[in-house]
Amino acid sequence: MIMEDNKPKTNNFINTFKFVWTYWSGYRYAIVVLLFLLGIQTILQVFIPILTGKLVNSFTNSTGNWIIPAWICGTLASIKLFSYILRISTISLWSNATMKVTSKLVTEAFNRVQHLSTEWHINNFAGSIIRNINRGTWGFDKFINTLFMSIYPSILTSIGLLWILFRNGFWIGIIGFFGFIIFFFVTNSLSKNYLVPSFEEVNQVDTQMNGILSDAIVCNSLIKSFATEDYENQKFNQIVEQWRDKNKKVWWRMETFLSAQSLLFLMLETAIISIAIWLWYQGSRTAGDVITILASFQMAQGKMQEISNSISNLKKSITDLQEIINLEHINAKILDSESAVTLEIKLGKIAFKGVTFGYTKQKEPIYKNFSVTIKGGQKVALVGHSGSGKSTFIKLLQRLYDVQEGEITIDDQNIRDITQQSLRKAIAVVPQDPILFHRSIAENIGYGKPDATSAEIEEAARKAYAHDFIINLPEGYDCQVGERGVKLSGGERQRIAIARAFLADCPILVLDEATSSLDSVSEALIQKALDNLFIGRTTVIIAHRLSTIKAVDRIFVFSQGNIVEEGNHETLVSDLKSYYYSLYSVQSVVQ
Ligand SMILES: Nc1ncnc2c1ncn2[C@@H]1O[C@H](COP(=O)(O)OP(=O)(O)OP(=O)(O)O)[C@@H](O)[C@H]1O
Repeated sequence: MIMEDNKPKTNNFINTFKFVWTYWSGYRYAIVVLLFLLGIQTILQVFIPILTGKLVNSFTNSTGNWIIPAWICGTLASIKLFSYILRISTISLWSNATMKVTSKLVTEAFNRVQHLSTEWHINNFAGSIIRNINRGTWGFDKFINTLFMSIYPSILTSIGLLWILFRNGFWIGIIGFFGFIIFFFVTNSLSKNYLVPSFEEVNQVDTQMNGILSDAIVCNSLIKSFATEDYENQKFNQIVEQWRDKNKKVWWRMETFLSAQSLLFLMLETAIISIAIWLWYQGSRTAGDVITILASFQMAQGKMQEISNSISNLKKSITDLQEIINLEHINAKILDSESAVTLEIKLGKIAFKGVTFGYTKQKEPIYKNFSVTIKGGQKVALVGHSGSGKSTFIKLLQRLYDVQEGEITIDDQNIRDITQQSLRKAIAVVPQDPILFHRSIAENIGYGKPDATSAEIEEAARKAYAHDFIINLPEGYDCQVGERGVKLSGGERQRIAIARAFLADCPILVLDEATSSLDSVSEALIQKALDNLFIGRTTVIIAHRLSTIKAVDRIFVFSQGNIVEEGNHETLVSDLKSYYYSLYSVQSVVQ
């Protein structure tokens, strides 16, 4: 069953917290210890303005007595030192847990992306996917750090400081309290309605920009061959301009936001200082009390600023996390049924029974009520003009897409009822343009059999006539092949893929123009090796060059998703009116 649900979900704080908590819930104890340590630091901090006020009073009240000021200074220094030690312990505990949790997030996102459908991968830029995962990882880190390491201690400290303000005068406390409430309200609503939309716009353009960037880098050889560097630069510049404009908007909005905050603080500060000075003038407060009020307010102002910045960071991290959370909701997966079992192959018989299939957004299905049976061990070829549905046949057989009607069976087992892993492990595919990992040649050949020994890898390479070219490479089997195998020629890549298929030793073999990049001498040699490989396996060959399939048992001629002709080479070519004959004669003339 393929389920597509790509509607982006809007992420608010609750959704994001729930998501983040699924990763953090295993670290409850670490969080409790962290909150406790931060609590102690906070309480210690609240004493600083009180002690500062007492210090001033000790200077003004007792002349010549140095013991009290020295005690207060010593206590202040000890508080700061102890807070510092606590902070170091907290950070080391926290960073340890954060790294573990973040690694889990990245690993799971990677795993999820790998299991999303072929269709989803086709419809998304690789660069954009990578960017979204990276951004989500930063957002994840930022979200939890902001919440626990910044907002929590700042709120605790602010409460403590408000308490000091109240102790020093009811009206001072009231102004501080309501001032901070107004400050939060304004900050939050500005942040939500003014900053966040611009963060989202930047992220959207940023994702697009990375998609275009990676597309251009991957297709660099194409750009070079058409000398279209300027065109690509222009295209990229357009998106960079959008990105710049959006970032400028964010910068401008941030500035306005900060200015609004500063203005509010200025008004609050003026009110509180005025009351404090008035109380001192009335003689109801000492100079030390005024200093305590001012220091508490200054400190509280710093904390408020921190909370407000943290709220913006929190909103930004919620935006950054959006795509990685959405990844969880995208059900673009072909799922194993709950009762799926391992495929058991005895003969390797393949049957398409009344299959109807069309790609998403295709007006007409390619296959309509399509049926065909390939006997176990048979060697068949699919031919037909481009776009007639040959590769789709293979994709359906591998269950990269689910059929809309009908069923596909292997040895009478519906492929929907067996595990995808066992299905795909039973089919070795040698594609026309094999994809290799940027790893060593040995690793690439051994990919089909992870526990293969060096001797087995070499034997497979020999069978695929790849050994000779491999040992001539600078590092032989250890040679790195470059991204997607770019350091090898097309023919060399094909031979590596054939060696991989030899090693995988699957009961079903699919060759998609697997020798098209080889010269005729290599092709003739490999053909012999392939003939050995075919023995005892059901083999499906997609071929454009009909000369390569003369020896197959059956040939299916495809046209618009239908098999319009069927037979072996001799019978098909003997019918002078057949489509196959026309294809064959055109190719014979050309050759
Ligand atoms: N992922 C896809 N999404 C939408 N349409 C697709 C997709 N893949 C293939 N098609 C369309 O389906 C039709 C059959 O494609 P298919 O690749 O099976 O043809 P083919 O016979 O293998 O062609 P060729 O010989 O050129 O490889 C084509 O019209 C193609 O454009």
